[in-house]
Amino acid sequence: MDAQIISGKEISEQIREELREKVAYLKDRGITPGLGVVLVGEDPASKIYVNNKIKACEDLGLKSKAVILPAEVTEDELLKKVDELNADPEIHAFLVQLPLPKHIDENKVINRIDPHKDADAFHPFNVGRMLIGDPIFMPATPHGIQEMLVRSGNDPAGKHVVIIGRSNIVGKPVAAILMQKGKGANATVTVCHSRTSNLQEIVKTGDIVVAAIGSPRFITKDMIKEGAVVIDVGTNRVEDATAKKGYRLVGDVDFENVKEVASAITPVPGGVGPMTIVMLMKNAISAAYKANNLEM
Ligand SMILES: Nc1nc(=O)c2c([nH]1)NC[C@@H]1CN(c3ccc(C(=O)N[C@@H](CCC(=O)O)C(=O)O)cc3)C=[N+]21
Ligand SMILES: [Mg+2]
Repeated sequence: MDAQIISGKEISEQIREELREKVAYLKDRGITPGLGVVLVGEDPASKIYVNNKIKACEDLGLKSKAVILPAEVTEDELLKKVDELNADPEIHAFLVQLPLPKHIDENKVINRIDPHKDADAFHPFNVGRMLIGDPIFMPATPHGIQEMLVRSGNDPAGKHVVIIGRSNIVGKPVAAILMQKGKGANATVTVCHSRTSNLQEIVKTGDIVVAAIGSPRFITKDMIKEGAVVIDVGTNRVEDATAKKGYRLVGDVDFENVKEVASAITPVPGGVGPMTIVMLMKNAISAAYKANNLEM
């Protein structure tokens, strides 16, 4: 039997409806939550993501501020923009889209963001708060994955979650969040990566598999245990002459074949991507609540 398709599009729309009430509550008090988005350079994928974030702000009635800088911008100039956003009372939270050009030190930029305005929760202060289970903000993609699991009836409690990928923005925080004591967590977590021996065998023991490798269709049917839940974090653009834009978006999972053995699976597009956007909106709204000493 084919797997349940976990629609990030539908679940994210449900969360958007919940967030509308949170925004209305603020607007009744004369507060408009504001999100800043800094984009450096012309990477076409980054532009799409940034546009999706701005559109989501418009849809929810948030003020958005896009700061677009040329690829040649100096690190000092970028840090100055970060300082300006830190000081801007209308911007409750903001992010600097990654990756940044090579001549800019990403860690230096992330460290400059006011942790209370850190929409991505990438600042070491927020990474630490998340790790000890006392977060101010949750990182959007990992938090979106947790919401998808819970809201689709696939609670990770007691399950073996196998994560492939150890990045600071997906693999590591997904592991931290799902192993946490508490609702929507309590999983047993294994993290695999490019240096893992017997990767195939380990993945096959996963009740829940989170693929965050960055390699198109890396996870194949033979690697997945019958009945496993598969979360695909990949957004790989592959050339496709028959597609309108000349490329197609494919995940890290061989979706068409894996769905024959999985009990549930997320699609790409329409899976983790829209969840990332909506959890980011949640962070911006929650920042506006906190800045005004209100309980969300
Ligand atoms: N500071 C920072 N924060 C991020 O949150 C961040 C980042 N840098 N760098 C890149 C990754 C990637 N990411 C995505 C956001 C939305 C979609 C998304 O909307 N995807 C749609 C389709 C988009 C398309 O058509 O290309 C979907 O999957 O349905 C995907 C990926 C955020 N990231
Ligand atoms: Mg990785």
